[in-house]
Amino acid sequence: MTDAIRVEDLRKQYDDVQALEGVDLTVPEGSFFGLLGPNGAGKTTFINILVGLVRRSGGTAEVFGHDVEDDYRAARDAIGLAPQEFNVDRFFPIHEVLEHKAGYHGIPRSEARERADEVLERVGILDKRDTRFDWLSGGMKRRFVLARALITDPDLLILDEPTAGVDVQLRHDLWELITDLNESGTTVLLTTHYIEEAERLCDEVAILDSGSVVTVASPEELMERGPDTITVTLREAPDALPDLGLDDGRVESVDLEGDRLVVTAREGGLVAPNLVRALDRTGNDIVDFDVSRTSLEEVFVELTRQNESVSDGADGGSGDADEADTARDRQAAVAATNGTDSSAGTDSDAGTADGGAGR
Ligand SMILES: Nc1ncnc2c1ncn2[C@@H]1O[C@H](COP(=O)(O)OP(=O)(O)OP(=O)(O)O)[C@@H](O)[C@H]1O
Repeated sequence: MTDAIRVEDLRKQYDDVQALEGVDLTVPEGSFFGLLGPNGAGKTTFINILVGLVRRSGGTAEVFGHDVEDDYRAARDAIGLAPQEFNVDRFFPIHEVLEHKAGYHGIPRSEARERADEVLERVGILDKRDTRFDWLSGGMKRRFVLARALITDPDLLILDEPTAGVDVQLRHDLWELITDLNESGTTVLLTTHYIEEAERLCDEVAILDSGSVVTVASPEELMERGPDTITVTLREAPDALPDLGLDDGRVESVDLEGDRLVVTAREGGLVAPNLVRALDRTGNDIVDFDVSRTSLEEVFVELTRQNESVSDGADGGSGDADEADTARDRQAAVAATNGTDSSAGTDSDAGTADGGAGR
């Protein structure tokens, strides 16, 4: 089976900012893959290299076996991108925006019209087909960019923070829709700052920090790496910490706070029975007992904490120049996602929609 994404030693340097520092990553076909990382970690740069908006400085990047620069057209045709920022032609009815996009990918006009209605129905805004993008509500705009990503029936759907700023109901609707797509075979690459979203949806996540992959694992495996917290409430507060004899290598700390005993341990569920026996042996009656698992969020914070200062430095490094370059890349993104030529007046790193990655 061909991998949906295969990236080796991928590097990207923007002037003095090293946005990607040799990333190796494989996303298997059919998976629901999360790309997590703090602000400035390099997630959008990674995505923009895949879709041809940013030119890599080194390494290789392939989508379904097609090099994203040398075989740009085939790679891009396999991808549906729902970008973080709205970059839509505001003045046309939304069905026309979709038909235009389909036409750009070589879909004949009559089929494009049918597909436009199909995807609008799928995301639940078919009744808005003749409305301008500007006149949609915020939630409808999110639905629309997903419809636009789906118009080419992509094998790889890339969602850059698809649920940023949407209400709970819409978030659940989008989750359902994306899960259905994945179950019917579409590979999904999702970036999100909602860790709960990754935990719920993804079968594997990569944590990116300061341009490097810190780890790749399932959310379950990641949570198993963090310690659990066992909190026991005792009938009477002991004068001192009882000698529990918990010399188990999994126990990390034992603290007594009045009548509450707090134990942190890896695999807390396995340590718990020993703890109960030890408390019984030392004559301490238990009135309440709770084992709580480390959340994925805590593991994420722990894994990315070490690099905090580095990533702050990279982010703030070149100040206004970065802002200007990012604005130019975003302008290129507007053009490329709309299917228009973006080569004029854009960052030299930004690729053109139909000409492949910029040279
Ligand atoms: N066009 C550009 N010119 C110069 N520097 C850039 C450009 N685009 C991104 N950067 C820098 O590259 C680094 C990675 O940025 P990127 O946008 O890829 O991160 P991110 O993980 O997507 O962040 P966020 O979660 O905030 O969207 C940052 O330090 C950023 O300032």
